Amino acid sequence: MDKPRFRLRCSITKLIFFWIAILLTILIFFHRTPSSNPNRRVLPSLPAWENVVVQSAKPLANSTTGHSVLVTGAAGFVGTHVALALKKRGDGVVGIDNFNKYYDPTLKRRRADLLRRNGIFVLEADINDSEKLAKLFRSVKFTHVVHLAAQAGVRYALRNPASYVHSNIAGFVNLLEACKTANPQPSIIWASSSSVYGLNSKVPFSETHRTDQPASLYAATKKAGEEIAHAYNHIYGLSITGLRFFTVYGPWGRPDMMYYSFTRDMLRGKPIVVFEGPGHKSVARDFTYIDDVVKGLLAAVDTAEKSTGSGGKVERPAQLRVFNLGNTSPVPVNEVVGLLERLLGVKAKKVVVPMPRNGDVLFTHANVSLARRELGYVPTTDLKTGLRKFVDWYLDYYSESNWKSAW
Ligand SMILES: O=C(O)[C@H]1O[C@H](OP(=O)(O)OP(=O)(O)OC[C@H]2O[C@@H](n3ccc(=O)[nH]c3=O)[C@H](O)[C@@H]2O)[C@H](O)[C@@H](O)[C@@H]1O
Repeated sequence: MDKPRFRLRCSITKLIFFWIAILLTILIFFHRTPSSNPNRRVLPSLPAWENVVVQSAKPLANSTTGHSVLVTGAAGFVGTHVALALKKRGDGVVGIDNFNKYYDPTLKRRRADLLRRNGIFVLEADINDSEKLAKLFRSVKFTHVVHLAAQAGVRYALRNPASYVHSNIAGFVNLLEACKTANPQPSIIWASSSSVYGLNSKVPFSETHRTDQPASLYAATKKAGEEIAHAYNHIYGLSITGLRFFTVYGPWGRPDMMYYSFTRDMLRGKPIVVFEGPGHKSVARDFTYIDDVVKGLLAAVDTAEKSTGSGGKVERPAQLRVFNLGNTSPVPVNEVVGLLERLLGVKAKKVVVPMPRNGDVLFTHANVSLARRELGYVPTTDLKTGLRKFVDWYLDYYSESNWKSAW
């Protein structure tokens, strides 16, 4: 072979190697760069995010339980109170909330601020986001999940039925999927509702009564949740406790609920619409003060047994419970209006109309003997005391400087 031809072949080979090397470097670079990783795009500073979550989930030195709890719907009314109570006693707490616009998001942001000031991190995410849930469960071995994220409200289901299916059914299943694969599996305590009793007319409502006649889509999704809980408990050994809340009220409450919207409208001199049953019978609710509900919920956390399916093998049947958390004394809506008139010092402009067929039921009344026996649950706040606390909070929250954020 002559020299020039040999040299030419050498340089072509070198050139090919050179370009392959450059191509490989480019490929490796793009493969490892953060923007090409979809997970990183969701959470740009993953290590920082993980650190905050891990810190927030750590039980404090004074913790008597050593629990590490994930609270879904943490910026919600009940979620905020529960997260604070858990943190106060030393449990590690991480919150998750999607901050949706069902009612004034400013109120949710302010609740989250309160949590942040108390060392509780709230991740802004939807419980339908499997990727974020998986990351959360990879970062922390939660001992408990308190699941309160839901589409609440009975009458709103007429306007936005899909939101109930999205949060209360799809979201719940998604969360249970994450819990079932977590290792160790957490114990789950979640919010069902007094509305599952639907058209049941036996009083007071007991956990043994029928719950197959829901009067609203909301109630139907909560009842579906109880059945879904049964299946996940049965198949995957998840320890699950459902709590049927009875019209919970109090400071930092929900603006869509009657006691809250009546307070707002009465103070603004606007009329309020009071529903009444057939024969001019007043509609009644077993209004339950938030602090009582929180005590019952914490007792449910503390008595929850461990799940039994960690690692994919169910060793023995896991605990499955349902409790009423009510106040045991129904109060007619008319009486609530009277109490508010006295507390606010204004006369209500009542417009009384027959209760529309909107998903409401005529009355609720809880029998709490099971919760008393198993959880030591004893409600102690009467409606007058509880409403006074709510009104004090309301007037303070919407004081002069805060009026801009009232809706
Ligand atoms: O117990 C429960 O599980 C449910 O309690 C409440 O539902 P509800 O009892 O209907 O509470 P409100 O919406 O505050 O209504 C309370 C009472 O006021 C009445 N009301 C409501 C609105 C109105 O404009 N006028 C009126 O008379 C309703 O008919 C009802 O009897 C919550 O909104 C639900 O999310 C929860 O699940």
